[in-house]
Amino acid sequence: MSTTRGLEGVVATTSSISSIIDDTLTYVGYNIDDLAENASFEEVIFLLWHLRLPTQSELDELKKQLAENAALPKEVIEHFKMYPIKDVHPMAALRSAVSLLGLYDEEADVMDEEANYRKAIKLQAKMPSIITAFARIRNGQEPVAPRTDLGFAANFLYMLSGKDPEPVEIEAFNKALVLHADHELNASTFTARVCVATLSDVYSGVTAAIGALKGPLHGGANEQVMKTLTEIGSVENVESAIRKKLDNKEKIMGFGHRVYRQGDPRAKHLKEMSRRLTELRGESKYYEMSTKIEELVTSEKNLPPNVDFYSASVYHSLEIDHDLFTPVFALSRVSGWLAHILEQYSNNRLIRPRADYTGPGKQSYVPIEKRG
Ligand SMILES: CC(=O)SCCNC(=O)CCNC(=O)[C@H](O)C(C)(C)COP(=O)(O)OP(=O)(O)OC[C@H]1O[C@@H](n2cnc3c(N)ncnc32)[C@H](O)[C@@H]1OP(=O)(O)O
Ligand SMILES: O=C([O-])CC(=O)C(=O)O
Repeated sequence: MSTTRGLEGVVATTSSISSIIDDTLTYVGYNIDDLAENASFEEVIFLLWHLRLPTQSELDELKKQLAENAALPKEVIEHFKMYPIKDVHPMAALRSAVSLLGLYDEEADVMDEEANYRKAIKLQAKMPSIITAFARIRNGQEPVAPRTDLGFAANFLYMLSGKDPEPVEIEAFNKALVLHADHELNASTFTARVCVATLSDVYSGVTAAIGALKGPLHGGANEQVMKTLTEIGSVENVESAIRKKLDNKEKIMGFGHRVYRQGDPRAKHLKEMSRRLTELRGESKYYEMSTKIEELVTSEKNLPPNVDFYSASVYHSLEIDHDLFTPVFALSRVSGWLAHILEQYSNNRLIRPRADYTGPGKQSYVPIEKRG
């Protein structure tokens, strides 16, 4: 049997949702650059789930359904107050809350197409409520209810801070959500598909995907980028700190990609957003540090930044707590996970690859008292 480490280059399924061809990312054939400039996140959700853009009335209906389903069962809010460990990571809280939600949905295990679509709406709608309720409760604040007059991006920022977000913040956050929504067969999406291909339920698939996104080689990298920036602390320190990391063969978080070779097409949008937002805040240090790190890592290692690199300074400028960066990624990517889960159910076959055994040859059982 031949193996490929980390399944590199292995084509594991067909999919009509998104594609990466020659370093170009498209959702259902629409170039990501086009969507980033023009689409609302709600339009992208519809696109991923229906494989076409919505009409105005379809978009209005989706927004209405998301608004109607945003409230959390009170038990989910209460459970955020009961964690035994003080500094629970928000990704662990999100993973647990999504799993818990399944216990409060009577049709969690109903497997027909319409019930699964209803679960997709419920999960997408509740993600902002989960993340913001957790974030506020741990700060000793009450959760803020969503407003029906705000779209998805604006509502999240409003529910997090309790303040009306500025138009420039809404525009940037909407764009970040659009850019993170789907990405072919990345590790968390593959995890979701493997899970539901056993005909397990939607809540299990999304819970599993959150677990996979949490790791620093995947979605968890955006929080690590911010850690790198705060540890380095100033533009003057960048060169020596990054050279030291490279000499020590440490990975520089937010660089490199399994699929892209010339660069991640999402990074340029986030870079520009980072420039604008940090300038607007009068705090361009993190943008300047980031561009300097990019220059160094690109010239020394020929590794371009990925989606996680500039999203760190963007989210920092939006005054989002650093450990909420990966939950914010999940807030967007859940739309892609749900699209892939629905696609998997529609043409399902168990996903079960093989392993090339490299352990010892034939052995005979030795009773425990004779083992040395
Ligand atoms: C949303 C996302 O998930 S985007 C990715 C987010 N993750 C990160 O930013 C973490 C940092 N990046 C990485 O760890 C990797 O580039 C990955 C995981 C994204 C892709 O990894 P792979 O395709 O498996 O490449 P792999 O880890 O095998 O690296 C290949 C070579 O490039 C080097 N390399 C890859 N990424 C980096 C990096 N960020 N910094 C320094 N060196 C790197 C490796 O050390 C390795 O070098 P070697 O051949 O001399 O040993
Ligand atoms: O595709 C990947 O391997 C990781 C990635 O960029 C994403 O999930 O957005």
